[in-house]
Amino acid sequence: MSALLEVRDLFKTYGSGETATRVLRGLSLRLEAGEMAALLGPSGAGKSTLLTILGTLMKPTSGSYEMLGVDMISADDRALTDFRNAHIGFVFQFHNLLPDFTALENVIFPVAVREGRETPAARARSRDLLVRMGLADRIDFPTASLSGGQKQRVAVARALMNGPELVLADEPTGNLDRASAMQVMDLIGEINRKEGTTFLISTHDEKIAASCRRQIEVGDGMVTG
Ligand SMILES: Nc1ncnc2c1ncn2[C@@H]1O[C@H](COP(=O)(O)OP(=O)(O)OP(=O)(O)O)[C@@H](O)[C@H]1O
Repeated sequence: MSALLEVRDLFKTYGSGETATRVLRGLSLRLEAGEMAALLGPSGAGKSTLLTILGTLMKPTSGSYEMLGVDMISADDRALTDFRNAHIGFVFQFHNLLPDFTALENVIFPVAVREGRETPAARARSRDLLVRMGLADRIDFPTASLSGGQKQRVAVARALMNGPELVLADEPTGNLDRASAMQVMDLIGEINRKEGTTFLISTHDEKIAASCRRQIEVGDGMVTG
C-alpha cells in the first residue's frame, strides 16, 4: 500500500484569547490507499475537526497536509474545490439529502450542478450505485419517504458518485438502529474491498469501529492509538 494522505503536527485552535479552544495539538496521521479506518475518541476530542481539515473544508492553524502528493496547505480555494470534487466524498450523520427529490436525483444532483447538465453516463452510474446499495426498488422514491438506513445508503451512493479515492464519514450510523448501521457498514466494506476506496469513519460505537480494519484513537488533540 502507498500513502494516500499524510498530516503532520496539525494544530487547530478555534477563537482567540480567553475563549480560544485548542483542539488539535500536534496530530500526525498517515492513511494508506485502500484502508478502512475508524476514528474514535471522546466527545469534543476533535474528530469532526480532523475530518473537516482532511476534507479540505478548513485549514489547520499550522501543520502539513499532503494528499495524493499534493500540498493541501498552500493550495488556494479554487484548487482545493477542484481537488475535493475529484478525490473526496463525504457522508454525514444527518445525510443532508433533499427530501422532495428522488434517491436518483439526490445522487446525481451534485454532478449535474457542477457540469450544468445530467449526462446519460451520470444517470447510469447513479443507478448502478443505488442498486449496489440495495436500493433498486427505491431509486425513484423521494428521499423523504425512505427509512433512516435507506437515506444513509443514498448518502453513501452520493459520496461515491465521482469515484473518490477517499470517503470521510462523520458518524454515518449515529442515528441508525444496530441492524441498519451494520448494513451500511457492510456496504461500505464491500466498496472498500472491491474498489479500493479508502474510508475514514468517525464513530462512538465500538462495534462499528471493530468492523473496520484499523482503529485510530484521538485524545488530547493527538492520535493516541
Ligand atoms: N467552529 C467552532 N468554533 C469554536 N469551537 C469549535 C468549533 N467547532 C468545534 N469547536 C470545539 O472544538 C472541540 C472539538 O470539536 P469536534 O466537533 O471536532 O469534536 P468531536 O470529537 O467530533 O466531538 P463529537 O464526538 O461530540 O462529535 C469542541 O470543544 C468544540 O466545542
